[in-house]
Amino acid sequence: MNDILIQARDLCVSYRTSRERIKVLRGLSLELRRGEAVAIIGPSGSGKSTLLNLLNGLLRPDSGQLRVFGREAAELGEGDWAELRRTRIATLFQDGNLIPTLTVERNIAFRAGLAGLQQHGGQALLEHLDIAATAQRYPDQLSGGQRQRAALACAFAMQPELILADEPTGSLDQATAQRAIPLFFDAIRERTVGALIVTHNAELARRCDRVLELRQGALNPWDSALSS
Ligand SMILES: Nc1ncnc2c1ncn2[C@@H]1O[C@H](COP(=O)(O)OP(=O)(O)OP(=O)(O)O)[C@@H](O)[C@H]1O
Repeated sequence: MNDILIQARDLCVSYRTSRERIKVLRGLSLELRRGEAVAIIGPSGSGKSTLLNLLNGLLRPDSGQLRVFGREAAELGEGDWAELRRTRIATLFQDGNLIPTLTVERNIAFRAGLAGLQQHGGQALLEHLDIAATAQRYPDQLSGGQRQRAALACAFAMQPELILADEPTGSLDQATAQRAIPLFFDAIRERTVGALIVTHNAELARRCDRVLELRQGALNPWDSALSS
């Protein structure tokens, strides 16, 4: 089993508009191993979502080298990326990614089913996240925080190897975040999942193995002393 989930070297990514070329990532390097959680912080517009989309196969780099699960990303086609997102990579976006026409319970079963799992422990996950009462509701019948927890349950139910999360506790109050955060780390330690977590939540960042700051298109170890 390959222990290195992500290996990125000198990645450059830019967006083109009709007027300009916006260089967002400028020589970004990163390594993420199984069982490791890395927090990414950085100012608004620094490229955090761009980085997640790149690692998720939704964007292609202009240059640089990216290996995911030991495979050269340049050699992966759309179908390969779709397969990875179905079975090995869970992405948690701020607004959740629930299917609006399915209840919470069915969202979980669907997500696990895509990954080829019949047993997903969805009910236990909902109980752990304190939203068991929402199992039969549709996403638009949930509060923002409940939706975010349901999305977390879906992500864990697929038993991913890599979690890419964008502010996974952003809609949660402090008490609920306190319950959800250990779930992340249980999953990471027990199932040797690697996680890259964009967050401003100090508690979440503190529990990660490393905190990296995205600034001027590159990642550097975060020096809390410099920021205070
Ligand atoms: N599709 C696009 N076309 C052109 N520019 C884009 C596009 N998407 C993002 N950008 C620009 O790229 C830069 C990085 O955006 P990105 O969303 O990755 O930042 P971010 O760090 O996630 O920001 P935030 O913390 O505000 O969510 C920004 O300057 C943004 O305006």
